[in-house]
Amino acid sequence: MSGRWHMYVAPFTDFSASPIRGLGPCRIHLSTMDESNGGPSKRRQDGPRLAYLGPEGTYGHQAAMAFSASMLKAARLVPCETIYDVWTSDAEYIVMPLENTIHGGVRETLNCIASWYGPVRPSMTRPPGPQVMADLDLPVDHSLIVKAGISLQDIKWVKSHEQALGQCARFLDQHLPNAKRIPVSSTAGAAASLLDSQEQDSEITGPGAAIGSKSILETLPGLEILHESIQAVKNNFTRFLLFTRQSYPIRPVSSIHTLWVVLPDSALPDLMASMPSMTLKTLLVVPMTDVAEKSGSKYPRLCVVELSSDTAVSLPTFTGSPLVILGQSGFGAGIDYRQCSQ
Ligand SMILES: O=C(O)C(=O)C[C@]1(C(=O)O)C=C[C@@H](O)C=C1
Repeated sequence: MSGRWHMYVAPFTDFSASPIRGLGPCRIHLSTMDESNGGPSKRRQDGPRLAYLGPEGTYGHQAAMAFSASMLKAARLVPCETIYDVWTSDAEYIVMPLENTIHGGVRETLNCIASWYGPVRPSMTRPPGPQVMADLDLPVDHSLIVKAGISLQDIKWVKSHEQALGQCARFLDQHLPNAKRIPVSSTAGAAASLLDSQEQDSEITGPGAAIGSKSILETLPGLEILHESIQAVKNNFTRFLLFTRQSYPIRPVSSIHTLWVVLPDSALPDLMASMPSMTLKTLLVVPMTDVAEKSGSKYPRLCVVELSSDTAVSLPTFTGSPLVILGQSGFGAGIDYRQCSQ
């Protein structure tokens, strides 16, 4: 498959180790699967590792290829079985789905961020966690996939990632109201299981279907598409974040234009008041289950927030605040993550 995806590059400011200076933030367009730029296959050997939700054919795989194609040294892609495995993998880069046009925040990703950065871990003892470096809006177009020969009337169950089942709920309500919806760890894993004759799940009887990208068929012959574009709206995107756990020194920058933070919802008004010229671009809310009893609040929440501004803004000092900086990008000298792949 090919496609041009819009990607926002958030270079970190690092004055000591920077191989490039003065790049500043930029918007780039990627022709992600384009072999003419060296392509993933030619450049795969010795790059840094980039973990994603596998197997091949997931949307996470598409996002990983897009990020990798934009790096000077293409990454070695490491498929993981679940989103939790991606988060805890020791790869230098990890790709996590954050939110979707139709179904909203990706629960597993938000839980990973909340459990790492939430107040349960005292900030003094917290080892450096993954830091946001870039994000990507990936077009997500789902198909109903079956084993060759199966028709709509035959389908007794539908498997996919929880997000894909949610994004296609309208279609399922209308065309397969009696089919059991089975959430599994990935779309491509769901499709692969259609061919697995060893499938021993007692809940599953009779023929079923999977929901995922039609590009899955490239690696899984024996499957076919029954319906295309079955998500509730045609223009459907999932936003992926590229994190690094390589500890590039992240220095406070004097002027930022984008700031990713994690903080309890009670601290949000103060943050907004301290940065009046920044716009709230992303706000995702996660219940803080682990602190529910201690906090005294019926609804303790953690927010994942992206603030941005078209002009340079000074970063206020947040001494003693419960805020954790998840990523930041600034103007002026900085390193572009594409150059960071040593
Ligand atoms: O299962 C996949 O293909 C994934 O990459 C995961 C995921 C998600 O977690 O949201 C990614 C994009 C789509 O929204 C559906 C599923």
